[in-house]
Amino acid sequence: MSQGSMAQAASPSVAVNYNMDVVRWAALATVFWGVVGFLVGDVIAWQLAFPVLNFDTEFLNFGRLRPLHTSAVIFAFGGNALLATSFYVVQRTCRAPLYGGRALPAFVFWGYQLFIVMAAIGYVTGVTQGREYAEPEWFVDIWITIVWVCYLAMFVGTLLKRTEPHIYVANWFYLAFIVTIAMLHLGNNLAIPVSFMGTKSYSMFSGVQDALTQWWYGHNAVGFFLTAGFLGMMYYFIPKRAERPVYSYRLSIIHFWALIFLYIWAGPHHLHYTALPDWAQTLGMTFSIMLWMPSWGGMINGLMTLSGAWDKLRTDPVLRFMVAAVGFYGMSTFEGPVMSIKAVNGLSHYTDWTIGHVHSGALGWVAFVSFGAIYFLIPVLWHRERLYSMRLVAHHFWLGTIGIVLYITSMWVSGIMQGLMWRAYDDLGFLQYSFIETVEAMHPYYIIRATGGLLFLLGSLLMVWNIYKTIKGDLRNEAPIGTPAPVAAE
Ligand code: HEM
Ligand code: HEM
Ligand SMILES: [Cu+2]
Repeated sequence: MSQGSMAQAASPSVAVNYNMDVVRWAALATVFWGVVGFLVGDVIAWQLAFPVLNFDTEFLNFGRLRPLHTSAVIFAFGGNALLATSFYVVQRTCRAPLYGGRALPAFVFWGYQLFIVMAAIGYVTGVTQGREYAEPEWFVDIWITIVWVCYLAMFVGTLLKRTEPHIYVANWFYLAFIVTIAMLHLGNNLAIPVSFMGTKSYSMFSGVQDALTQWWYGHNAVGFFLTAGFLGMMYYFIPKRAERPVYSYRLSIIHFWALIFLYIWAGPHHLHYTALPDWAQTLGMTFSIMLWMPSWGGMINGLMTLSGAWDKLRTDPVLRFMVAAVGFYGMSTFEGPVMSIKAVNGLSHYTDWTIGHVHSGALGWVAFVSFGAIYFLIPVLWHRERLYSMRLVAHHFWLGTIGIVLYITSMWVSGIMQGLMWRAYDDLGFLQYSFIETVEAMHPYYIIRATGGLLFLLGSLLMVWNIYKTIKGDLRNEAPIGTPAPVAAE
């Protein structure tokens, strides 16, 4: 057994042969797909500002690159971050190697990458079923179902083999993520292929049932893919990095049950003022508002874990990433309930305000907490004393933060302006603005957003360099962060 492939347990009494290979692959895949996804995101951001960048070819136009972006960041970047951290956390907290020997975890990892590549090729060549966040056609859906069942078996198998009596709360969140995504995927993708050898299929639902199924899926993809799994990350990596126990374990359990129970009912807030029955819209709104509470319970639990360790934020930019992520989580889970109120949604829906909300969650929460976890994991996985450079992490943090701020503030302004212009009437009851005037008004904000995206992308390139050097074994010669400059003795 090579030293590189198996890490030893921290405890000297029990040596567990952890399977860290697959964690390493998934950590690298996270970084790789992250850069791809951010790059495509910034390309489509510039396309919205300068349509000439569509280059008049169907392969590179906004319509095809947009799902490429959303899938690359959610499923490829976010998905691999979830694979890497869940593979790691479940082993360490159960004190057991991954179930399924070497083969099953490797199949889950490579099978998942194949799914990503199949989906991406489909988008660029126009093979899509056109359901947002579930664009791949039926044959890709079947493949990912097989991979996902193996993932579930591997995760539950590891839990069952545990030598630790308790199942740590992070695993609850990961398990909820795996199980619920399976359920959503199966429900949302019920479709009938047009022919056996062809790629095209049609949904088994139609009309408003189809819309409701799609947003039951779409909303809970946010709740269970972009939230629950990443909360698992929060509950493991923040206490680890801060070297403090979770603020309240009891709160984490209330947080868990309240969150999963409430999330599943809130989907209709995506269908306000549609043909969906009014009572269902009101139900979605009510559950969304209630959802504010468990969300903030989780945020408070994450933040308060730093009690007595707040000073670490001054010297540890990795912890800064994690804590800022929890802050953005709190912000987007306040904004979401507000936007779910019908009167507010009447203004915000279809506008850039939604896009700003999405990215405060996506960039601020999902990406930042993943960056924190990856920076934590890389030196551990490659047995390095520390990262190549903490100063580069700090630069990444600030580039990312400024990028997010430019992104979301420009979208608030653009979105609210857009909404107000659409509903402005003149004295005679005519619309005051033509549609093209609203598009022209958004132009400057699109440039600001794309610039913010560029900063975010540049920050992630610093991460690539830092990780490359860390794995290579280099240590940058630099003064530690936060230490006061030496003062000459009087
Ligand atoms: C450099 C970073 C990024 C940039 C510049 C960027 C840019 C964009 C743009 C321009 C759109 C299309 C907006 C529109 O149709 O009006 C978009 C959509 C979207 N992006 Fe990003 N993005 C970035 C990172 C991310 C990340 C990390 C995630 C998720 C983890 C994400 C998730 C999404 C989602 C879910 C949508 C669809 C939103 C909706 O339909 O309401 N993005 N992004
Ligand atoms: C309490 C928590 C949350 C609530 C109640 C909530 C509510 C909402 C509402 C009302 C919309 C607008 C629907 C529309 O007008 O079309 C929306 C859109 C969206 N939210 Fe949230 N949100 C929450 C948290 C989050 C978080 C943390 C993320 C990301 C990690 C997120 C990602 C999204 C996405 C991707 C969309 C756009 C969907 C689309 O139209 O394509 N949300 N959310
Ligand atoms: Cu939603």
